Amino acid sequence: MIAEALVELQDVRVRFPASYNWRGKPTGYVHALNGLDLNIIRGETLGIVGESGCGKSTLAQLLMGLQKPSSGEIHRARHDNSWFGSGMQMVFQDPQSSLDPRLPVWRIITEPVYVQKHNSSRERRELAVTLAEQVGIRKEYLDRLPHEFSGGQRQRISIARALSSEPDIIVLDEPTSALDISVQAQILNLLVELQRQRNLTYVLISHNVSVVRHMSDRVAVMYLGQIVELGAAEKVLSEPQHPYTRLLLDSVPRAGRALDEGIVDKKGELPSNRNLPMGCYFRERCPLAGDGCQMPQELVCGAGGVVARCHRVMPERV
Ligand SMILES: Nc1ncnc2c1ncn2[C@@H]1O[C@H](COP(=O)(O)OP(=O)(O)OP(=O)(O)O)[C@@H](O)[C@H]1O
Repeated sequence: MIAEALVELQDVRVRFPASYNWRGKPTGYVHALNGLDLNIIRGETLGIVGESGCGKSTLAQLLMGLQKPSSGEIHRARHDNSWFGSGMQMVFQDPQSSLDPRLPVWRIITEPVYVQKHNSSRERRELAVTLAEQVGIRKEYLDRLPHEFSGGQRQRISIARALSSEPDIIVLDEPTSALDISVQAQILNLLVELQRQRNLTYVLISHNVSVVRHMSDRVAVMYLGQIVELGAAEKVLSEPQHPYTRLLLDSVPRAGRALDEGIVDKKGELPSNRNLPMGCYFRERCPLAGDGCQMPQELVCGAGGVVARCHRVMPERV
């Protein structure tokens, strides 16, 4: 395992039963992740992009310990695969539905740490006050219920809750897409500032190129449950190596537009993940498809240390 890697995934596959015979035995599967190799490095923000259905949420659940791999290996710096011991927390897209509406905010913020340590109410309150200050929620508001806050404030509460158990990694699942444009930047800046202060590690799932560019150190591009390109964010987003990444970025005519909005118009739907394509998974939609694409593709290291799953990538000379 690489020294500073907090999590390392090796050839991880996840499939879900999709049809059953009369005895209740699965006869077909949805192949959500299909051989994922990935490590997450302490202190980085790793952006995950790809079309709807490519497996981003399944990857998030796997990291959180909420989903088991069907095959492959996950190595963690913390040797506990349960969700509360895995050193992971998550900030969800919609703070409205991810906060318990019946609990006062101080209880919500300290819930993860209470589950782990069963600390007293006084200790929980003290921790809630500290965390609320760090995310910009006034301590006088800690007895209020979630519906008494605005969307941006609720997302601040979600972030405080994620911080409470001092996780190794926080998975940010579209953390600003449900918020007004005016507060999106404030939440992103808060996340950046907290990361700087606490050396946090983020896995950022987003359809928004500007958000990914603003936040990420590395970007992983997913297609049909595989990583097709991975490398430094500025390289992947400005000089993409894989034809799929190029198509994704080309279909974003202006900043702020969702990454995959245009690609379906141009190239049709993602192929079915019930019957995975032979050879390169992207072949049917690839403008450069030709000889050599009938074979399954390996990740090749190209310019600037970016790896891409395409035989056309020119290997980097050392
Ligand atoms: N519990 C499940 N049972 C059956 N199929 C599932 C399950 N969870 C996910 N899938 C399927 O696995 C594939 C990957 O889904 P996933 O939610 O990980 O994609 P995604 O990239 O997060 O999509 P989105 O951006 O729309 O959230 C999809 O085809 C989805 O229908």
